[in-house]
Amino acid sequence: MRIALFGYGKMGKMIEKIASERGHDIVARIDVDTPKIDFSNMDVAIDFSMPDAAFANISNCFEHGIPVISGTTGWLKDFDKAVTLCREKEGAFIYASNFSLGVNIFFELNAYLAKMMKNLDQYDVAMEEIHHTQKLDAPSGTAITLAEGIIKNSNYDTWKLGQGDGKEIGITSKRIESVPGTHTVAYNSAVDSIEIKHTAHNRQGFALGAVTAAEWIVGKKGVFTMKDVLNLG
Ligand SMILES: NC(=O)C1=CN([C@@H]2O[C@H](COP(=O)(O)OP(=O)(O)OC[C@H]3O[C@@H](n4cnc5c(N)ncnc54)[C@H](O)[C@@H]3O)[C@@H](O)[C@H]2O)C=CC1
Ligand SMILES: O=C(O)C1=N[C@H](C(=O)O)C[C@H](O)C1
Repeated sequence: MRIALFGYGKMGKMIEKIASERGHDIVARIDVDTPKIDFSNMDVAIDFSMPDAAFANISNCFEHGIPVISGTTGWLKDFDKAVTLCREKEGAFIYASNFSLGVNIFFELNAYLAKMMKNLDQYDVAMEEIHHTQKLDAPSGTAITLAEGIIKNSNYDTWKLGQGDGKEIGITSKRIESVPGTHTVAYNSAVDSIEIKHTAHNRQGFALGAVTAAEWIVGKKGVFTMKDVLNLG
């Protein structure tokens, strides 16, 4: 498969390594200073760039009929526009706030736990995410997906960065040198706490998930999620 990387930073380089090991060709490494993009020579694009660059990259790919795997976080105000454009152009698109198998299992566990806790008013939920100090967005995309999973399955109706109150889920964001990504969901009562936690040890799981999604999407049309790719739930 001929893969174009949009964003050649920490994730772009890790995806290049994993994709090459799986026999794919990296035909373009597009970064902020790339003058002109040749769309004629790629089967799929994988975007791990920056919040203010992602939507333009994704739209550009749809305009040229290229399927897109989108991992960049912090650009979701434009997500609905991307979906509309994908459908208009009969393209193919997967966005995931987190491509790792472990986090996608964790998303399912989070939804299941939220359902069980729904009517137990003695517990309050709180979330924490920890990432490296270069991260531009807060809370993390993964934390937002976890909060949405709780909202869908509980009486909480919104999330907030910082301390939550009433029906708000509070999300604490911490930035610590070199941490790839740690997410904790805790239900706290006066007598005990229940916590679920996912810890990424490195970026390989994110990259493998993105390459697996790229392999899966080629030849398909539509807007999909990692649940479709991984057959979870
Ligand atoms: N969905 C997932 O599983 C994961 C998502 N991420 C997200 O992926 C994004 C990238 O993460 P990292 O690689 O760690 O960041 P990074 O800062 O190491 O790399 C981003 C790269 O994008 C480049 N860039 C800036 N403007 C661009 C443009 N217009 N077109 C193409 N490239 C451009 C930068 O020059 C840089 O090389 C972040 O939003 C991060 O939150 C990171 C890990 C996993
Ligand atoms: O910026 C990162 O590094 C990561 N970003 C994603 C997020 O915002 O959830 C996924 C992962 O946690 C690493």
